[in-house]
Order: sequence, then structure tokens, then C-alpha cells
Amino acid sequence: MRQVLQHLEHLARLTRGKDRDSLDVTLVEVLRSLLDARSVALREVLVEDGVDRLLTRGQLEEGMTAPAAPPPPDALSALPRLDADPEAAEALRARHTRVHAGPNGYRILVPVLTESGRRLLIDAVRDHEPEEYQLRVVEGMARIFENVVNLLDASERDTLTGLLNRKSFDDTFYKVTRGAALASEGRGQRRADDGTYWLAVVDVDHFKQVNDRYGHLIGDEVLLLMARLLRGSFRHDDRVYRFGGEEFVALVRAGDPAAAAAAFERLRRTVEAHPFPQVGRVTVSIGFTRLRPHDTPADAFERADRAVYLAKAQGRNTVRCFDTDIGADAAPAPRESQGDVELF
Ligand SMILES: Nc1nc2c(ncn2[C@@H]2O[C@H](COP(=O)(O)OP(=O)(O)OP(=O)(O)O)[C@@H](O)[C@H]2O)c(=O)[nH]1
Repeated sequence: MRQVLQHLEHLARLTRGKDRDSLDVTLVEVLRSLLDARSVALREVLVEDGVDRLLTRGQLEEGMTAPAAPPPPDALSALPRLDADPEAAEALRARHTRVHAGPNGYRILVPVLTESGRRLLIDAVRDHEPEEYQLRVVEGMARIFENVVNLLDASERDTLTGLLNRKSFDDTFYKVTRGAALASEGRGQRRADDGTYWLAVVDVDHFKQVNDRYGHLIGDEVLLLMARLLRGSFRHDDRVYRFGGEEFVALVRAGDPAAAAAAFERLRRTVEAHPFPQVGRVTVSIGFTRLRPHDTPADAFERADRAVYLAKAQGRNTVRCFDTDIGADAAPAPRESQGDVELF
């Protein structure tokens, strides 16, 4: 009976989390307690240039009281390769729990594969061989965790492109600007690029003509491919959103205006060079702005949107920065076409 109550308590904790970070941490804590494990980690497979790498999303090692995730590296290439860990690779490939006995104890690997295609892996080590019953409970917890992740994904993602939707934008925005505020006051974590973030609005040029000439289905296909190009253009911890329509938003970390401009210019060129099936050449206009320590999502969006408007007025298929091309002190002037999509 005590055990059942304990499991129920774990279940309640696991399904309480409303954001990903706390959910990952709770899973690690729950599994450590369930397995009486020496260490528990939750890892995720990220892919760069066709190479699978393992990012640790949360871990509890011996002597630690609270789970922690090492800060994500700037480049995915700094992460360990999945093929350097054959046991982990095999468990993911088999989509099945694996237990390996080794000199350091018993390693328990439980894959978690989400509907959106994410590949996660529970990686626990304990001194004694786990009982069958314990493994079944851990697998049950993993399935519940997977369901919660699927629900979170569904509520945070745009159904057409799979990109993040408007709902998750504000949270991330405030996390990022809070970090920038702390850094500007000399507190908080400093990184090589000083935690400077940029908000870009990426707007497909003459998209109405694509729909009119080729139909909405082909238009949707263009948006899907555009989403893929956007995702592939930025670093793994940058965020790409579609709030609706043919307008995308990117939240990108870069050290200075030149580095940010280079990233957005690279995206512009990638889109221009991409052969879109049936349609051929499609271009985008991009406007971006630096996030300020006490910004609101609406203010930052409006600045980036004004830079897009400038890019459109100056011939499209171009990148403009609000801060350097329009001026940081310019008075706000709502864009005429903003009525298309109701934002903020
Ligand atoms: N296929 C498809 N079309 C969409 C979607 N959302 C919005 N649109 C269309 O996107 C078009 C946007 O057109 P406009 O805002 O007039 O701008 P534009 O033709 O892209 O021209 P510029 O932005 O001035 O370069 C409209 O025709 C919308 O109907 C969608 O989810 N799928």
C-alpha cells in the first residue's frame, strides 16, 4: 500500500509540470527515488550535419541534492556523439529498455520517442540489478512523461509547420530579456556573446501570388519548406516561431549587429537559392532588432516589423535592422499591414 501511494505521488508530480524544464527535472528526481539509483540522466538526441549527438537535459549524480543540466554548448559539435555510446545508440534503435551489467553497476536505458520526432533517453545507473517490477514501473513513468511531452508539444506548436507557436513566445521572451537585464546590471551568467538576443520577423515576399497562381496546397508546402530552412539556419538553442500566416519570427543569440545581420543574411540567401517544387524561386524580407533589457514582446515585435516594412519598401529579398537602419530613437509607427494578423 505504501508503495502504491508513493507511485501515485510520483505520478501527480510528473503530471503537474507545465513547462519542459521542470518536467525534465521532475522525471529525473522521480526515477532516482524509484530506482534508488546512483545517477539518473535524461538525454536528448540532437542532429547536426547528419551526426546524432547527446544533449543532457537533466541529471542527478551521487551527492547532488537537485538535478542540474550542464549549460548547452554554443555549437552542437561540442556534444558527445551518439555512436560513441553504443549501448545508448542500441536502446534508441531498438526502441526498447535495455539493462547492461558493467564494472560500475547496472545501467538502465529507457528510450522515450515523442510524436513530434524527438528522441529522448533515460539513462540510470544503480548498484544492484533492477527487479522486473521496478523496470515496469520505470517504463510506465516514461510513458506518462512521453504523454505529457506530447501534450506540451501539441499546445506549443503550429500544426502546419511544427514550429513553435505564439503561445510559447512570451515565456521565452521574458526569460531571455530577464537574462539580458541581469547581464547589463553585471549580474547573472555571462557567455561569450554576452547573452544578446535579436528578434527577427521573416516575411515571405509576394506570397499572395504563390497562392493565387499555384493554389493554397502548394502555398502550404512552401510554408513547410520555409519552416525547415529556418530551423536549419539557426543554432539549436535559437527559437523559430510561426504565429500564423506567411510571417515567421526568430529569437536568435548573437554578439553584435554584424553577427546577427550575418545570420539573417545567410537565411535570406538560403531561401533565395532553394528550389521550391513547382514554384521555383521564393524570397523573404527580414527585419530584426536587438532585444533590450526591459522590452515587451509587443515593442520588440513592432521594431522588427518596421524593419521588415523598410525591407519591403526597398525592393524585398533583403535584410534590414531597426537599430541601425531606422534608428533606436525613432518613434513607434504602426505598420499599415499589421491588421493582417492579430498579435500581442
Ligand atoms: N497557403 C497559405 N496561405 C496563407 C496562410 N496564411 C496566410 N496566407 C496567405 O498569405 C498571403 C499574404 O499576403 P499579403 O500579406 O498580402 O502579402 P504578400 O503577398 O506576401 O506580399 P508582401 O508581403 O507585400 O511581399 C495572403 O494571401 C494569405 O491568404 C496559410 O496558412 N497557408
